Amino acid sequence: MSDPLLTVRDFSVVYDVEPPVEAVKHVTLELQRGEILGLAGESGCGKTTLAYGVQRLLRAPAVITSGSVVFHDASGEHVDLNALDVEQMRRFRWDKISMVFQGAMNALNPVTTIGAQLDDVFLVHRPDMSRLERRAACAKLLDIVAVGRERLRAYPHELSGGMRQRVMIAMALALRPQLMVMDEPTTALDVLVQREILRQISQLRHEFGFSVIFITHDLPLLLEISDRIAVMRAGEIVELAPARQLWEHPQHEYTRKLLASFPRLTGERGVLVR
Ligand SMILES: Nc1ncnc2c1ncn2[C@@H]1O[C@H](COP(=O)(O)OP(=O)(O)OP(=O)(O)O)[C@@H](O)[C@H]1O
Repeated sequence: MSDPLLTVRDFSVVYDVEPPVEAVKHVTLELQRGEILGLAGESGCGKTTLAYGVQRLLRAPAVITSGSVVFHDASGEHVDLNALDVEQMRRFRWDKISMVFQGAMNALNPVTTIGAQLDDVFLVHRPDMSRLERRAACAKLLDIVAVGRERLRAYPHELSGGMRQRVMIAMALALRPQLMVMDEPTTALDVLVQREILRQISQLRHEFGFSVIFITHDLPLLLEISDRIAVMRAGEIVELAPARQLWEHPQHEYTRKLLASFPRLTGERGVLVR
């Protein structure tokens, strides 16, 4: 049954430079609640512009030239994101949508414990929580992402890259968003750690019911984690299909080309994490 979280219609973004770059062209898609949607396509095809654009995270020279983005809130309200002012959008983003950036683990403050950094998220966005409630919530978050509450007092340099990235995921989870946008979240990590983290993201979305937009160049990885995959080329979505269908019966010639460019895919397929 269809239960959309985000409806994107005829969405276009132009970088107003000379000559102008039509980075996203008339994209229409519906993201389902609890779904992991992979955005695939070669560098420069517009994945990041699309994912940032729907959250209105783009700055000049980017201009949204057409389209609408409607967020179907769990409360039953339908929010037209284009109609929100800057402050409303900022609050909305923190509460409902969170982001994990590539290399986010390096964004942790090196001189503050990870517990204190998690605590800050609640301090700023949930001012009504008591100190004890915040501490309990931070400990629970570290347990959820399998870093473990005993690391609350650890400094970032005392953790491995994979653990630091898990801490970033914990931060992104903190306010229980309905949508998580992940931009190459595991690219800097080795393959085994990557797999572990992906498996966990997949489990967590079942547990918490959030949707994920997952951006990466790594199509084999997307095939493992995504429910559906949107293949982008030159600003357009050329194919959008369930992961397995896309792999077994790619419809668009570009999808076939993209699949063929990953030798890993011609061998035995990795273990499905879904
Ligand atoms: N600030 C900018 N000014 C002008 N053009 C830009 C700007 N940012 C991005 N572009 C152009 O917009 C197009 C889409 O870029 P975008 O970063 O969205 O692609 P991408 O698929 O996410 O690429 P990558 O995987 O390399 O991050 C590209 O042609 C890029 O050169």
